[in-house]
Amino acid sequence: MLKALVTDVDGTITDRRRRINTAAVEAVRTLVDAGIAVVLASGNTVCFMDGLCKMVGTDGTIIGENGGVYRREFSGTLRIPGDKKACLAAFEVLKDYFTEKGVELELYSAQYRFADVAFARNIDPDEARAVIRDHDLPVRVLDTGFAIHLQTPGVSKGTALVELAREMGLAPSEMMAVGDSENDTEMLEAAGIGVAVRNAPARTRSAADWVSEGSYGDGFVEAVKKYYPYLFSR
Ligand SMILES: O=C(O)COP(=O)(O)O
Ligand SMILES: [Mg+2]
Repeated sequence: MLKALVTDVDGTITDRRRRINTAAVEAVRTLVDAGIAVVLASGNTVCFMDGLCKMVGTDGTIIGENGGVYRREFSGTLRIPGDKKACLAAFEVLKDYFTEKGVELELYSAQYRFADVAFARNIDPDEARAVIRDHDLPVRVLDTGFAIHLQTPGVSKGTALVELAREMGLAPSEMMAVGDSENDTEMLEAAGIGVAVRNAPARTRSAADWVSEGSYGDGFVEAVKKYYPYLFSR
């Protein structure tokens, strides 16, 4: 029995331009009204997620910054397993490397982040990975399709899902997770049911138990209807 749904945000309940899919919002509200816990899990910041939870209508349980932070409900304690210092130090190394090549890295919402570092996708993430490897830095590089992130190894949406499940008194096997990108792979593996929307890259799709026919928000709605059919049988 699936008692909770953990969903990625960008690329999963949005379109490719990051505009929210209104049918996905309706599907989330149907779950919430039926007493299914809905967790929004994203690379985004806590403040972004808080606004989104309010407007979508969830209880504020979030995984943010790719698992670098998580919190149960709006009033819960913010847990921060990520290591912002190490991510920022690695970012400085990358910045120097790419500046040397005439490319400026553009940080995203750095002042609102507790754990990871996010920046614009104007570089090849594999080149960034090679620099990180050469300097033996304790971070990993994640390309979400919307931003590049630096994250602490061993910290992911998957590890946060497991921790949150414990706080919520649930087993990860009672959770379904939906995502679209490489930053979702671990949570699709950790959850009882992992779903990838069609637009996900091959590695993420192969981590999933099921892949939707439709892409983006349409794929999300399909998944919710497939796994909670009794809520949508009219
Ligand atoms: O913050 C990003 O880069 C992408 O966010 P997401 O994890 O909600 O897709
Ligand atoms: Mg995404």
